[in-house]
Amino acid sequence: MKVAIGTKNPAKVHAIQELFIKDKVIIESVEVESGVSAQPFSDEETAEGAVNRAKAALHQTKAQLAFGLEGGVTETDGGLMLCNWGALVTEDEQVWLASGAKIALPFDLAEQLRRGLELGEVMGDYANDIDVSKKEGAIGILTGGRISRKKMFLHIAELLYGQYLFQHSQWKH
Ligand SMILES: O=P(O)(O)OP(=O)(O)OP(=O)(O)OC[C@H]1O[C@@H](n2cnc3c(O)ncnc32)[C@H](O)[C@@H]1O
Ligand SMILES: [Mg+2]
Repeated sequence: MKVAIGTKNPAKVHAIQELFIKDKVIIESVEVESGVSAQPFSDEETAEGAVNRAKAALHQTKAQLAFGLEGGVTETDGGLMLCNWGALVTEDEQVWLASGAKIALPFDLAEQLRRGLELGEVMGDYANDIDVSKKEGAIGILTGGRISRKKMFLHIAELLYGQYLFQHSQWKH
């Protein structure tokens, strides 16, 4: 089976590689457009980016399954929160969606995003490492290393692939 992922970001690609670690699967990562803003600012926009990435990756690679993973932020009563979404699309154009765990950004970081800066830049400054989004991510920094961006995206990927397997299992009604 061939599986595609619509990004070259190692934090995302490694999550999909780990999802299929026990399976004979060829994983192809391709750079695609998310079709949403560079810094998505709602759950809806972030989810849309994930779906666009998955569809674009499927078309570019002719894989049987394609994943799109997208990071964003969303305003809530508890402050500006990190939000992450994933989409899985299949050859026959079925789409599954899943979101990741959410945590609030510290107020000073949230204010920088509200002023128009991107999370990647803000976290780069905060952690003194421009490549944070390719490594532990904002969620990794803000959880003291307990939940890395890869781990968070792996959880989303498990939710996606689990739904796909359930629908294709003999237990379905
Ligand atoms: O190459 P791609 O797949 O685009 O990887 P990315 O790191 O840019 O990831 P997204 O486009 O999904 O993220 C949207 C924006 O939010 C930033 N971002 C999202 N999650 C992040 C995280 O955990 N740590 C740092 N930056 C993050 C990212 O840099 C972008 O500006
Ligand atoms: Mg990006």
